[in-house]
Amino acid sequence: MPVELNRDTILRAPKVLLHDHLDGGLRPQTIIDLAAEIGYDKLPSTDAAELGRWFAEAADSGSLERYLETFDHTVAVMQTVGGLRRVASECAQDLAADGVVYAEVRWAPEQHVSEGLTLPQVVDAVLAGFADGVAVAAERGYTIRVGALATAMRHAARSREIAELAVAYRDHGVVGFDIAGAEAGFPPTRHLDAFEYLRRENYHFTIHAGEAFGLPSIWEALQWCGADRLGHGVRIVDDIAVTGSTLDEHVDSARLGRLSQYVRDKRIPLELCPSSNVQTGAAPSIAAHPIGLLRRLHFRVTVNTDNRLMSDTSMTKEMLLLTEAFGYSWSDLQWLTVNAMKSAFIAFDERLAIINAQIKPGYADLLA
Ligand SMILES: O=c1[nH]cnc2c1ncn2[C@H]1C[C@H](O)[C@@H](CO)O1
Ligand SMILES: [Zn+2]
Repeated sequence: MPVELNRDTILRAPKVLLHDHLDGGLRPQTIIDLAAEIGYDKLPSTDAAELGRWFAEAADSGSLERYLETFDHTVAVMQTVGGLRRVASECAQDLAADGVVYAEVRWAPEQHVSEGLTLPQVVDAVLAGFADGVAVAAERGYTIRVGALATAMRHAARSREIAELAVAYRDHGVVGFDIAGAEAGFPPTRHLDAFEYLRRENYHFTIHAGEAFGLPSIWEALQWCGADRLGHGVRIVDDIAVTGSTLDEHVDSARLGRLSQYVRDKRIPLELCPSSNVQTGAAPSIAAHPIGLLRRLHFRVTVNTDNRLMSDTSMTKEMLLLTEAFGYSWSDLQWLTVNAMKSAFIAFDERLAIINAQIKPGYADLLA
């Protein structure tokens, strides 16, 4: 008999997270502590529970632009070596306690230099924090590996510099590159120079595309820029024609356009973030989230948190929501987890080792 699926048992299952923002996952109390240390007085509350609620409510706006405004506060308190290090350490600890065995955590180094840090100081502080958090988690009995993704902001003009920074740290824990920020009006091809450089370096990158803007953004990310994965990519459903009203009817009637066919054929990983998509209006609800259809059509779907603070979520919660909405079983959750691990930016043999040593045995216990 398989173990019953509930919050406690999902918490124990090994999980893989490819899309999580460091500046979107701070503990509310840490924001308050760091703000006091540096004299930042613009927080909407200095009570941790109230501040946590404020972030979730403010982010629940139906617009990506307004969702992103909440990051002003988290970025403001992440401007010192100590602050960055603490946030990164707690991130690794929190993910480990959530049952995550492998995580790629991203942040934009260029947003953390306003109080005088240099880009290498920012990266060193974050990597030291991850190492510290992994060690603390190990003392508590959790095994987690954390890789960093360096993000460049799409509205800014530092992507080539950040791409070079990421490559310079490739043997020190930065496993890939990303671009993020408001999507409409800032197409990925603005940063073609960075992506061409990364391809020449045999480096890995993902691009936030197909979240607030649709198919043209996904097409550019893949066919002009050469992204390995899509950050969100949820709007790929705009290229799938369906009839009927139930999920079964949609699956049976689905007709893929050329771009969605390409994404499926090439096994392009989709870093789907259900709760975040509902908050920004990219999906109407969890039950109506395109992940239901995309999973049934065998796209390479992965499940992610995006911003644990703003979305008041965790990997356990995202998986629980999906089991409730779509009746997912342990084998569905294992499939999603293995998909994510296969899509990671670390070396193939290292991905396989985590699948064989941690993911498969973990799910075997739950399925037994
Ligand atoms: O879902 C998102 N879409 C686009 N940009 C995002 C999303 N979540 C966070 N960001 C931005 C805000 C952060 O400051 C930045 C780097 O992590 O990335
Ligand atoms: Zn994101």
